[in-house]
Amino acid sequence: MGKQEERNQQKIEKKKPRFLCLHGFRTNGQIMKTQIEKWPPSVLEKLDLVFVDAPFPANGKSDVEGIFDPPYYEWFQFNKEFTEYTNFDECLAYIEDYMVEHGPFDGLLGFSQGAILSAALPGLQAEGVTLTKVPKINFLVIIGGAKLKEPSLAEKAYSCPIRCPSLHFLGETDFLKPYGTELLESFVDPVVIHHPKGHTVPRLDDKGLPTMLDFVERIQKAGLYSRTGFRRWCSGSGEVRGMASRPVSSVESLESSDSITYLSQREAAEIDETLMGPLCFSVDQLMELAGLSVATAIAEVYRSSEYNRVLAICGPGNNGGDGLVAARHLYHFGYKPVVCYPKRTPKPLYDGLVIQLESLSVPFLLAEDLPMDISNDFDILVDAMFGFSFHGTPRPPFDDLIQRLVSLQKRDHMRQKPPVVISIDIPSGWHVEEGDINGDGIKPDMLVSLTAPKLCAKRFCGPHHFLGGRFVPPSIVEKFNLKLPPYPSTSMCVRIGKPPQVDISALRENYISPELREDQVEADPLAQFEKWFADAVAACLKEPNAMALSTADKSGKPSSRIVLLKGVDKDGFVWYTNYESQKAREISENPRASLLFYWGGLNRQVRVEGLVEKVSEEESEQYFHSRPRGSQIGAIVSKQSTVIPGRNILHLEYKELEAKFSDRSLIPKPKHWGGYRLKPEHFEFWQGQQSRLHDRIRYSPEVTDGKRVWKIDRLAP
Ligand SMILES: NC(=O)C1=CN([C@@H]2O[C@H](COP(=O)(O)OP(=O)(O)OC[C@H]3O[C@@H](n4cnc5c(N)ncnc54)[C@H](O)[C@@H]3O)[C@@H](O)[C@H]2O)[C@H](O)CC1
Ligand SMILES: [K+]
Repeated sequence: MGKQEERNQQKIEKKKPRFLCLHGFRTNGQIMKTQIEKWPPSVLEKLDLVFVDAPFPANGKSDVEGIFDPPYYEWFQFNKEFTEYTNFDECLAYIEDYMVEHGPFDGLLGFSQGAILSAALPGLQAEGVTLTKVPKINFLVIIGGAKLKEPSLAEKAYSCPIRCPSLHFLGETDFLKPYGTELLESFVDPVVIHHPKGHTVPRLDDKGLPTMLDFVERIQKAGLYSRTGFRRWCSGSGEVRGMASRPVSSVESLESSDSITYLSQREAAEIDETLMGPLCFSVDQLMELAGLSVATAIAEVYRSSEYNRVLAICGPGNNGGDGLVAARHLYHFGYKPVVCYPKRTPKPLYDGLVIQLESLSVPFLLAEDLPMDISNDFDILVDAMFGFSFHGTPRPPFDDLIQRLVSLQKRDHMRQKPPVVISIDIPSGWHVEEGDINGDGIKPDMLVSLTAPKLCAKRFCGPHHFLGGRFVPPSIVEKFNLKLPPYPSTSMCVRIGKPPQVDISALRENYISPELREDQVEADPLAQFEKWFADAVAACLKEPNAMALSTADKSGKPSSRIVLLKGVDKDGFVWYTNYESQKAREISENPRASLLFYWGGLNRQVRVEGLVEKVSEEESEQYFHSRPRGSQIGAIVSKQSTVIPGRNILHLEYKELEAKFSDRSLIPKPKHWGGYRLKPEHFEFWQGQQSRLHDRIRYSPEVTDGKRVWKIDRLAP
């Protein structure tokens, strides 16, 4: 073994994996510490243990009263069956904040309720439910644990096998033993220490101690390759680089490395040179597209109605230029940008970008004029300080600006929503290839990689990773052997990370719509419908004529489906279908039906209710022959709503008929195909407004002075 290797080996021997220790229900961190400290020094000296109190004061009697002194705390509350929890989200947020503030941690060590949490957290973290701002949990010690039973949490926590090394204590007389045993099934290769005691933190006996020491040795070795291992157990940039150049597969990324190419700093610069050299792109062009991609990615995730105040912090190079361009587009998208651009580059390109922003009255702030606490003044912070040409450590004033972003994210945000941080191409201050080497850099919520992600993006743990810069021609893809995802439709950006978990109950829109007053709407609901329909067409909404048709059979059993409106006039709303379908059968039994148009892009819906009748055979005939021949054949082939053995049968019949009518002869309309017309009796126009105070305008028929007129009412939302 050479001298250097020997030194490394010594370092390996000295390193201590750092565990966050979560105590049991209605106890506290100090109590757990007292119990764990009964373990022999041969174990304790190899571990760095941090004990934290749970967030909620005990909401009832503690089992350790009279044995250990109060105060007592609990992590969350639960029902008798342990299937419903209170304060669970708050508990997760509390743990995450603690780990951000006091971390990084390599593993979790939990007892009882703390063990239940510890065992669930790796799965919840992998699913993006929590701990998105901290490194991956690498090791677990579970004492008297069990599974969470709340179904949606359990699904996320245990649906994938938990691969991190784990040590489980099972007590012979512990009431939780059957549940702790069941928990083992969720782990790949769990190590188990059986002890004769009950629900307690046991001492380590002759059998348990060697198992424990083996486990500690195993995780010490594994720690050398772990994400936190880079930070805690190595010092000096040379060594860190050495470590990082080990196969990247040892550092797990949230994204699959096979599906996308990550660029080294040199490759990124080479691509840039090829674009601007042989391919004759100007930097202005690329910057405009890059900045536009960033603005569209931001708008896709953070709506201007909720996240309006933007601060773009721009650096001296092209990354800063991307920030200036993004700020301009965000302005046009309805955001209120402010720019901090402390080291201006005296080149016409940058001067122009500044003038364009000034012409929009976008304020420029000096770094020293930024408020000390930027969290109150902004909803979005765009980090456009450094891109792929960054090296070394940030120099003033960027060191301080980066630090502000870091400390902002470390603060206690239990009470106030913090601004989100969006990094362009590289989280500023991160090593372009190795990422956040010391673990104390910024942790953006969103990263917009440009052209292709750089190697450091593998370490990005935030919830939103996008790719922008839709300008890479096939020749560059080929030359650099790039694997890039396709961009959807005409979009300037594409999400590349795992989509974040969505809490359905928290999905809500704060609508902003024009005024809709009962004294201003059309007297005739059909005219009002035509006006709104024209708005939907003008807004380029997809299929504005799509409507949900609800029918009911004679017993009143309802059913709904989307059909396409094919005509509307004073006689009613027309659509075509198969007269042998379920809806046709229901209409024949019960002619009452309801139509619903939903134009989400305009925050509008229209309900139309009335009686349905068939249109004339002649009208159906005429419409049938106006349709593309493929649709005409399709209508013959489909015996709508009947069970068929497979899709293939449709193709076979279609091919047969296509051949039969290949001479362009008239395709006869099948007897069972035709139109329906709904004659409206009631209309309701709905428009979303702020704070759920939506508009609802109803039209119902009434007879006044012997004349049939429409009565207009406003309904409560
Ligand atoms: N092809 C593309 O993908 C495109 C990317 N774009 C963006 O351009 C940047 C790369 O731009 P570049 O000007 O080469 O570099 P930077 O923005 O990273 O800034 C370099 C700048 O910063 C100074 N600097 C370097 N290190 C430090 C330090 N430690 N402290 C202080 N200052 C430092 C250096 O002197 C330069 O002045 C890429 O990431 C994309 O964002 C294009 O806009 C479009 C094409
Ligand atoms: K950046």
